[in-house]
Amino acid sequence: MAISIKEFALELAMSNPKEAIEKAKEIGIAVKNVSSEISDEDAQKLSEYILSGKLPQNAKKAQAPKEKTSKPQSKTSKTAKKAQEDKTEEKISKTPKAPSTPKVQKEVEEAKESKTTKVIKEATQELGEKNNLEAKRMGITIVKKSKESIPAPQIQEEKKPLSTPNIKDLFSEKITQDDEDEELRVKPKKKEKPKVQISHKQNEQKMDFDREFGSYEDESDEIVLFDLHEQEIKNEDEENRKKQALVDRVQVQKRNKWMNEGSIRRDKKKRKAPVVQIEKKNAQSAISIPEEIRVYEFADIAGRELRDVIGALFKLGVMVTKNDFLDRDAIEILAEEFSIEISFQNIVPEIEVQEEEGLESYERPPVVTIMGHVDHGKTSLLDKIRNSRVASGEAGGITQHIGAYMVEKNGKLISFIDTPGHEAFTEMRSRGAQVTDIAIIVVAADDGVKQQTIEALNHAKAANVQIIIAINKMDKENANPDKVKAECAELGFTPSEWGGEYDFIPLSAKSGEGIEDLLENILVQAELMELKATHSNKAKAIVLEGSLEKGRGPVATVIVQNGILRVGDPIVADTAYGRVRALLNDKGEAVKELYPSGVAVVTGLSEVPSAGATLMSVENDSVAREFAMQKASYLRQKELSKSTKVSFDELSEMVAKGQLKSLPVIIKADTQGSLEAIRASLEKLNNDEVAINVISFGVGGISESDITLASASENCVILGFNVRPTGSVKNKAKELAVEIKTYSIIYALLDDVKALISGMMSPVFEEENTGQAEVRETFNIPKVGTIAGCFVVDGSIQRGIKVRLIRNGVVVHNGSIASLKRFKDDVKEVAKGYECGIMLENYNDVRVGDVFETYKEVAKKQSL
Ligand SMILES: Nc1nc2c(ncn2[C@@H]2O[C@H](COP(=O)(O)OP(=O)(O)OP(=O)(O)O)[C@@H](O)[C@H]2O)c(=O)[nH]1
Repeated sequence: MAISIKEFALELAMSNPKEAIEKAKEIGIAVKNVSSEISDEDAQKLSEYILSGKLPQNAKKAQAPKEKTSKPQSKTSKTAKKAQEDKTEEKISKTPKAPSTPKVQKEVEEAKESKTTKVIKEATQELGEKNNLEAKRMGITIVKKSKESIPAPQIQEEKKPLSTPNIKDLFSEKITQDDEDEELRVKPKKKEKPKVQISHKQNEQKMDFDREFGSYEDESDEIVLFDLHEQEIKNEDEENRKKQALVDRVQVQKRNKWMNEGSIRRDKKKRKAPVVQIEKKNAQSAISIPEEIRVYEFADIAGRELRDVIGALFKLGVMVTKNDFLDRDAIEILAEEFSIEISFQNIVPEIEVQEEEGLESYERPPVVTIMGHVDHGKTSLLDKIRNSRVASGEAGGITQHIGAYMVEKNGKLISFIDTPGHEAFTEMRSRGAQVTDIAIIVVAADDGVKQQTIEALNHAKAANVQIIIAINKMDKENANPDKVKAECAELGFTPSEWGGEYDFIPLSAKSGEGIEDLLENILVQAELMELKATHSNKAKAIVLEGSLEKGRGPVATVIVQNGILRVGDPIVADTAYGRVRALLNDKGEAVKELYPSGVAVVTGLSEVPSAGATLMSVENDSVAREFAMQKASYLRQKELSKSTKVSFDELSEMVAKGQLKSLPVIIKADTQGSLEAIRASLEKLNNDEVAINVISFGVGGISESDITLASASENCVILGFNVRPTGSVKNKAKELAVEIKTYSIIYALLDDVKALISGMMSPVFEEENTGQAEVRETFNIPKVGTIAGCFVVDGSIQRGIKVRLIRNGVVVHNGSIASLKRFKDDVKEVAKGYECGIMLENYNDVRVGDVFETYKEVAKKQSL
């Protein structure tokens, strides 16, 4: 069989068949052109020569032009040597590293020539098994890129002739013929074997990435790499682009109006809202606040940072938390600190009942309060008015005292609040309950304006009520109304006859003179004031007094401010709620309804409301109960917050007291009465050494919050009177190691507390006599001192013990025993009836007849 050079070159994967011609000529095979055929034998020789670079022994060195062959020779020189070594030591088929080099080299050359940037070649065209294996190992060859890129068709052109023989076919027959020389056996097969079409599967097989790269190490100019780098870069770029696109999209979405309705906008709003608020509120220099306000509420209203408010108070020695309530002092301090003008709102914020609109207003009677200095005749005046007006018209006279009453004058009613003294008046006002329309300031004509007169005038003025000055005790000889007028005028309360705006009514509570004038004046003033109220079904009244009466339960004297209060109405006043069971007027009569400015005693409440509380009639019982519960929890919280508040002053006081020990207690009792009794008794137990600090108290069972509070205060004890902790509370107390003591007898409670604080008091050191010894003899030993020969007459004498030296019943020395001996032996103790030698410490004036009295100091606990 013969094979053409062209076919041979193809088989050998030689891109240029002319090279095969040259090679053939070099070994003496005569070939003219690519179509020239060579025998199998020659083909074998030629391929061996081309692949190994070794001339066959019988080959004649052809006269090849030097120029043409020099290059390939030099290029292959290195690999040729290697191939020789390989051949001698190993089978080429096993180590086809060397033969691969020329091929790759050529490809590189070609790639360079064609200025390709990247050439991917599949080593598919093989002459035999060896080359096939080589191709398998080569896989994809990526030549290091240059700047220019190879045109796509070129790659195809190069690829086209490269066909991959089927490995199976290549090995099927020849391998079995001779195991020793695979190389030789493969070649004949090549000729027989037609080119095998590249199959996808075969391609995959050749993509062998486990190839060895070591053989390329020393061929730096022929670097063959898997140039995946560009792809990676591309991927990274791609990823970055994608990421950027995503970011852009998110940004766009954020700006998107539609998206603003989503969570992004809420989030944004949340963050920005307080800033806007603060900026807006910072401008506020005057605020109106309720008297009961928490720290954070104040900060919010004042537009100040919470930390600034807490910090301002801290600097002034008051430690508060944000939930603590601020007292008036603290509020005033803060007002000054932040230069804010503060006005206090009327507060009864818990009960906000919508008033019916469009209701007609009706004239209502004036409500009068009488104030004045002590002994100027307030009570006498009130009594006189009541007696004269009520007794005169009613059989049976005054039935009862209910704290307020109504009198009739010229067919019109006047309500008097029978709580004389400005204290009650101010107490009401401090609770935001302004019930008074007219204040009568009583000034004794014989005494003139006094301290409480001035206070009363100021309070009345501050309350913006109409003021009438009653000059009382006009029946007295030394009555000097002008002096009263002059003194009042000096204070700015100028009488109307002097050009001022205040009416001065001279009268006598004793004789009754002038009282009619006063009543008439009240009516005139009321008319001028145009006092009106609606007759709404939702009444609003103010509690003037509250008490617990036998057989009637909690009762409250109320004065209606607006609306009509009727029997059966569901009502609520602070934490008290219920239904109006009965309305009793100042004459003791049961009435069915109470109009504005009307006064009556209300029964039916669940508990006694406090003075100044607002009593409201509401839609139904459940609303009433709900309001009461809300108020109760509010008060509980307030009390708790107040109790946890500690001021620096208090702390420094404790420090100043040095040895002072404090017993923090929480008192819980079943009733207000017992609670107050216990508190008062405990306060009396306070002394210089131990302070009982009631940190919290209240009516009702011991709660978990009581336990928490107690655990937060060192050594705190919870004292319960007629209350018992429930299971969970008990468990919590156990858990937090809080001591709960419960009692059903107040004295038992007090005794226990006494015992407790007795233990806390500094012990008292008392002397306890331990023995007596009479001096029978004395011995003066030079340089040692006087030794007294004694006889123990009582107890025993110990060495080192304290001793008094008594001479003729008088203590002449106080010291201690330095030496105690029995017959020259030092002993620790000598008992009664024995003799001993005693030497005192630093004292030698001991005489016969003196008595040693030994004693020791014993610490004893103090008790109250
Ligand atoms: N002569 C005379 N004595 C009067 C008159 N009004 C009151 N008194 C007497 O003055 C004293 C004090 O009268 P009160 O009515 O208790 O005076 P008050 O202002 O209510 O006194 P306090 O309740 O203590 O603040 C009593 O002894 C009265 O008898 C009066 O018009 N003339």
